Amino acid sequence: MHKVSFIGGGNVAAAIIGGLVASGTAPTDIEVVEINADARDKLATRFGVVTHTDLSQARLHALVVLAVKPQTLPEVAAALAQRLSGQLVVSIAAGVRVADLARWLGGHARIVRAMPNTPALVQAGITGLFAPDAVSQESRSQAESVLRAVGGVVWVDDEPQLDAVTAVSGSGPAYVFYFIESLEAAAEAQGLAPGVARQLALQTFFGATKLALESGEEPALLRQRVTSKGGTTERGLAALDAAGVKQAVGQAVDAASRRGAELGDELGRLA
Ligand SMILES: NC(=O)C1=CN([C@@H]2O[C@H](COP(=O)(O)OP(=O)(O)OC[C@H]3O[C@@H](n4cnc5c(N)ncnc54)[C@H](O)[C@@H]3O)[C@@H](O)[C@H]2O)C=CC1
Ligand SMILES: O=C(O)[C@@H]1CCC=N1
Repeated sequence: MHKVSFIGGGNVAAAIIGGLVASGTAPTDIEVVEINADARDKLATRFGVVTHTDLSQARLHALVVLAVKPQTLPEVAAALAQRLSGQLVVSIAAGVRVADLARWLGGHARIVRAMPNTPALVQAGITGLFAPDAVSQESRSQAESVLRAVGGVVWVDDEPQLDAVTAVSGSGPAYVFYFIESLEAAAEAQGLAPGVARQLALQTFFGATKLALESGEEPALLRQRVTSKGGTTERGLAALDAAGVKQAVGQAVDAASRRGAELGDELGRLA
């Protein structure tokens, strides 16, 4: 496994670092530049990685992961540009396009964009990856191996598809938690005790997903098997249809995807 430098040690960086350490990367082969003292201390205590308060202190390993918020990236990239000497740069920032990042990095060409998600924390993530044609197969494999430490990976051929990935699986855990919260609230509204409601909601999402993954069967077929003619599920699904839940999911993904493109446009206008 490669030595990796992280710029930004928040939520997602911590998840990836956890996966790397769990899959055998030596903590001392990972350095993190993090301006927040609490976040820095947590990473050092939890994983034993090397931490720095400032980019100027970093060694910069062969692979550098940019894990700051998109709005912070122009400033961080400008500082990093002074220090780069051929490293592979992997950006996980939503929306930020390779061409803009390359410009902020002073014309750096070895860039891969990645869109992971927070289930990476429990090594059950899924990451979308994109690299421009000029990026070598070796660099792609290096980037992929880092993200593989925390779950599955998919590659997309066109950069705009990464906005769709962001909207589906990057933001997706939030939609799933929203559905879990809704099912739990509905269970409580039926008079079930809060602890029981939580257990039923969580295990139902987990069990249904595990069943779909392990059986490899069409989700529509699995749904039909739950739906007895004239039974309870049929009524429940009809209520979901009447409420337009399918359309609402489409609208959520569309809105999130458009926000990704918009973020790219907004930040791309910066010098
Ligand atoms: N939260 C999520 O589910 C996902 C987030 N992303 C992307 O990952 C990136 C990070 O997101 P989160 O981890 O959620 O954010 P976060 O806010 O938890 O982490 C960002 C970290 O960067 C640090 N930071 C800010 N300025 C810095 C600087 N100049 N030098 C070093 N560190 C600095 C902050 O103190 C913070 O700890 C974002 O660009 C986001 O678009 C991608 C996929 C999923
Ligand atoms: O909400 C966001 O912008 C980030 C990107 C995907 C998940 N969280």
